[in-house]
Amino acid sequence: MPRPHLIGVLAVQGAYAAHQRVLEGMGAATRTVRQSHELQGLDALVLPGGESSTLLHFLQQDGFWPALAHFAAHRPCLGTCAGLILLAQTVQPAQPSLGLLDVTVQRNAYGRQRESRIRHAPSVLPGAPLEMVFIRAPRIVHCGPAVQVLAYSDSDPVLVRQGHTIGCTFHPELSGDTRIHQLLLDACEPRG
Ligand SMILES: NC(=O)CC[C@H](N)C(=O)O
Repeated sequence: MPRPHLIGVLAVQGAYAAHQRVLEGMGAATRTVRQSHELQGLDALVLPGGESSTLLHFLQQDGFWPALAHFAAHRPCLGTCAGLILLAQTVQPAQPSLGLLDVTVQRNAYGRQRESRIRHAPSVLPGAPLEMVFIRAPRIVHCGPAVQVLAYSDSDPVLVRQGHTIGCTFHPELSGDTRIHQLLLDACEPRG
């Protein structure tokens, strides 16, 4: 029996417990990550939603940021909402980011009326349209050529991948749909 994948969930702030529940329900093992040494031995990492400026404030202390940049360059990562903002190449308004997804994201781009809502949209993933929970979501306003768009909502990209780095502007941990987390598990090296 291969060992289950061990997936870290950045547990500084925001929606991390729901990610753990989804991943454990899929047979993966999880570990909350609050310090850089907790990245060691993980197969992949989830950067959850929350408030990216608050996350950044924490991550820029105690050498965490370079450790995270090193991890994310070598292992699969899934960034959801604020986590996507952390993975992006460019953020509007400007703030530091890891630059692993060649996208430009605009924070809180949908304004008050469309701030938080559930939408359904087709994707390239097999099965029914994705149920997508948007909470003060960023908008992907530009994608570089290396970025694969896996789903659009209206005409905006909402699920993207570049190599082993996956990002979405919505909260997949809050719908019953495990296909986004499955993309992360599929990107992991097989365990012996
Ligand atoms: N649900 C979320 O993660 C919201 C993201 C948040 N509005 C930000 O800009 O960081």
